[in-house]
Amino acid sequence: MKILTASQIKSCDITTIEQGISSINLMEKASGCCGRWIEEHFNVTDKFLIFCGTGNNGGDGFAIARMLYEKGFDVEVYIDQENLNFSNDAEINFRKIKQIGGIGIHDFNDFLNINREKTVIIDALFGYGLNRKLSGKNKTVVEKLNSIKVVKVSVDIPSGLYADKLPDGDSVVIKADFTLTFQLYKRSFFHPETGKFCGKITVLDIDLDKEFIENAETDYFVIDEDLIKNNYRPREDFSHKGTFGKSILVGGSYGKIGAVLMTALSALRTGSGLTFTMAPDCGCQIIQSQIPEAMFIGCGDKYVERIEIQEKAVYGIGPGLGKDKKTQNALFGFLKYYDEPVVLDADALNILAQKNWLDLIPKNSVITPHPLEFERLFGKTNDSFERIELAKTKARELDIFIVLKDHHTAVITPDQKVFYNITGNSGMAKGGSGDALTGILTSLISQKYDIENACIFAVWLHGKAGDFAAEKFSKEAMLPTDLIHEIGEVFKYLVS
Ligand SMILES: NC(=O)C1=CN([C@@H]2O[C@H](COP(=O)(O)OP(=O)(O)OC[C@H]3O[C@@H](n4cnc5c(N)ncnc54)[C@H](OP(=O)(O)O)[C@@H]3O)[C@@H](O)[C@H]2O)[C@@H](O)CC1
Ligand SMILES: Nc1ncnc2c1ncn2[C@@H]1O[C@H](COP(=O)(O)OP(=O)(O)O)[C@@H](O)[C@H]1O
Ligand SMILES: [K+]
Repeated sequence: MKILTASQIKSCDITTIEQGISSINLMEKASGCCGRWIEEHFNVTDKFLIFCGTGNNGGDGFAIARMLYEKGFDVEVYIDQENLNFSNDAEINFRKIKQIGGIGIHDFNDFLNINREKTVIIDALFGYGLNRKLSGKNKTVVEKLNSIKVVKVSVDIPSGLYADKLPDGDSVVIKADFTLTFQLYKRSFFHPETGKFCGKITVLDIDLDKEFIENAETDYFVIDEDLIKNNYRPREDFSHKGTFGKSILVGGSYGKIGAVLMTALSALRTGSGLTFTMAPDCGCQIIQSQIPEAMFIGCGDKYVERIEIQEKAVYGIGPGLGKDKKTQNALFGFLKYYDEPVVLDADALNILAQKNWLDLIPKNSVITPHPLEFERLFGKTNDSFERIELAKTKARELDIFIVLKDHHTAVITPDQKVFYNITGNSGMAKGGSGDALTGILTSLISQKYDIENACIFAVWLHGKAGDFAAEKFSKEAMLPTDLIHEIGEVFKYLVS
């Protein structure tokens, strides 16, 4: 799914209206989608306090108030009574609720702390039209709402947040539990500094002009299930192990053999035809007894001391590798003579950063840094938006794919596209999860997924398996190995 800027979304709204639906009916449709979602998720005994701004986001709020009231919900509306300068459609919907009479209309200042349980706040103060930070009564009311512990549902965007950039310095933003956003995800939902305000996000299809969206230019995309289902290639019947490639997972060192073991297991669980671990001899017994399907190539005593080049294989290098001098030389020796795409992770990246060997990375390779590894490779950035920009520049300069790991991992391509992943959870914030991703990536590339699709599919699959593991064991208790064992359930889900 594409991600558009606030101004593109505005143009999309305008184009949709030009295609035949009136703006007030579009608002009715958008609000109706919110109203139905609220009905499905809350009880008729809950009390709804709806905070409305003067723009169309406020208009949505008034319409939602009317719809909920008509369904028998207890609804109160809060506005800034000193600023009744409504947009046309907000004005129409404001008049409608005044006519109804049964809905209390109050000033922000009249809003006192709520002691009553089962109160739900609907935040319809500002949407994508926000153009400066909140101040005055808007700021005060948001601060007050944030200080009380009741469920908050934001309409379109948590008020105070821009759709596509960081808020200014000390901005106040509503901290939502749920965000009901229209038609498309907004970019700010995926960055740590801004995404934390959104809670659980639901995208509501309000039938905005599909042709406009198809033709809109953007570098930013969400990895959704449609993209994955297009991308996934079911296993062919007339095939043999050679059909599904050869993956060589290089890593492990004394005390970190488990890392490369998990990488190899992930490669096997994602369908690699032939899987090898290339690890120090001290790991041989452990690996061979834990995963008999993986072949073992010894390449040192306690550390990787050489990386042998084999033909027709895809290499995933880094998990548990360590940074021993001999390992550094082994990596240098390998990269100097190898020019096929490789997957580089963990200490392979740390060595490249420390030695300034970035130019050795073969074209079309994939690197999988977490934010700290990224910083070691490419330097400091002020925020995560800047980090993505730097990643775009580096992916182009080095002609590589960067899988920038985070809560919403981003795949950045050499032609500057950015794909945000929406699977995965904090149960994966445990040593070993990244090793699994390296194995998945290597396996998919060895099965001849093109590199962009391999990256997209790998991060989605990895996160989805993490979600399944969290469902089964809880975020706290799930282990990276549980994630790996859930990969099969993800493939079953894909074909169901
Ligand atoms: N037909 C459609 O288009 C549809 C739109 N839809 C809905 O409309 C929303 C977008 O509506 P919108 O463009 O009216 O902007 P919105 O976010 O409500 O308000 C911003 C207004 O407030 C002002 N303002 C800005 N910043 C401010 C600040 N810090 N403090 C104080 N004031 C501030 C600014 O005016 P200004 O003061 O700059 O003149 C601006 O006009 C969208 O998110 C969705 O919910 C849906 O119904 C589907 C159909
Ligand atoms: N809070 C989180 N939400 C979603 N995914 C997460 C979270 N924390 C970690 N992950 C995922 O887990 C993996 C961790 O990788 P990494 O930091 O390299 O771990 P390790 O070094 O143990 O292999 C990444 O794919 C990352 O996206
Ligand atoms: K809002």
